[in-house]
Amino acid sequence: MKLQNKVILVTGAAQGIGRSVALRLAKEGANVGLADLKKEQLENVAQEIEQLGRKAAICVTDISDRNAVFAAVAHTEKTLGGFDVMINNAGIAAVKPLADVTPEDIDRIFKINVNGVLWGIQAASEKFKERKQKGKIINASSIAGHDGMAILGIYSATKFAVRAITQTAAKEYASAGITVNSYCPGIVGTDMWVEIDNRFSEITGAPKGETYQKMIDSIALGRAQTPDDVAALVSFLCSDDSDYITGQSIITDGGIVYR
Ligand SMILES: NC(=O)C1=CN([C@@H]2O[C@H](COP(=O)(O)OP(=O)(O)OC[C@H]3O[C@@H](n4cnc5c(N)ncnc54)[C@H](O)[C@@H]3O)[C@@H](O)[C@H]2O)C=CC1
Ligand SMILES: CC(=O)C(C)=O
Repeated sequence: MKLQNKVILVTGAAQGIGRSVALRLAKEGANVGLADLKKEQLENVAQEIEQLGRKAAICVTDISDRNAVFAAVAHTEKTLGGFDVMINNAGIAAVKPLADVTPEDIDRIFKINVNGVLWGIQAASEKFKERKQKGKIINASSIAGHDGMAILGIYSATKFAVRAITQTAAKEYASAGITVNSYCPGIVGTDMWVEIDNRFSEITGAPKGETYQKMIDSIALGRAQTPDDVAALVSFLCSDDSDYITGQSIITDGGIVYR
């Protein structure tokens, strides 16, 4: 198993992409720290991991709180006996035309999608250095971090920011043996897209489901992306096979954005 006994912390692990990533990593042999706001759902994911014969550490964490993210890293290391990979997956959407965006909207989403990722990078890199070992940091960006998306403007801005921080962190931490990369999914059928589709309906008057379906129809491979599709890329980025890759924001979208 390619991740045998690695200790990996995943944020936003209670559902959606984060849950699929956590389960995939456990199937590959990793013990997994699970951070999220949703305690009960984290407990369910932890149970699924234990049924796979691996260990889990639950961290009820708000990633916008820097101290809480450092505490999640410390709890994962203490409970699981090591620390090898940090996955800064948690994020939220914001669906509004630019003309309507308020200072409060910007504060809310940047605190989670950008600050939360930076706190994860700081906490993990400090831990790797303290343990005198190499490490990997993997961040959630998006195709919206490569192409600005209409009515998702400030969300797109946060995902461009994740790419910028990924490149900078890769340069700053390479000499410590730490690689930093991002994954950039396309249209994944999670609760996030249910929310986006509902908000598009309210804003544009489109029937419910239409915005999502139009996005799916634009995918070259002809189907919606599943959380497991994303987990496959993240699993590769966690493995030794990705050791020579750093500073990259890799698109997995079935053919929407081409770079
Ligand atoms: N669903 C999609 O189509 C795409 C998603 N992404 C990104 O992938 C990541 C995961 O997205 P999904 O699984 O689709 O979303 P989701 O909404 O299904 O799950 C997000 C998880 O993050 C948690 N979370 C939110 N705020 C948090 C906070 N302050 N502290 C701790 N946990 C928090 C939520 O409780 C939830 O469990 C996000 O960063 C998202 O922007 C990127 C491209 C496409
Ligand atoms: C939610 C998201 O990132 C996209 C591209 O749909």
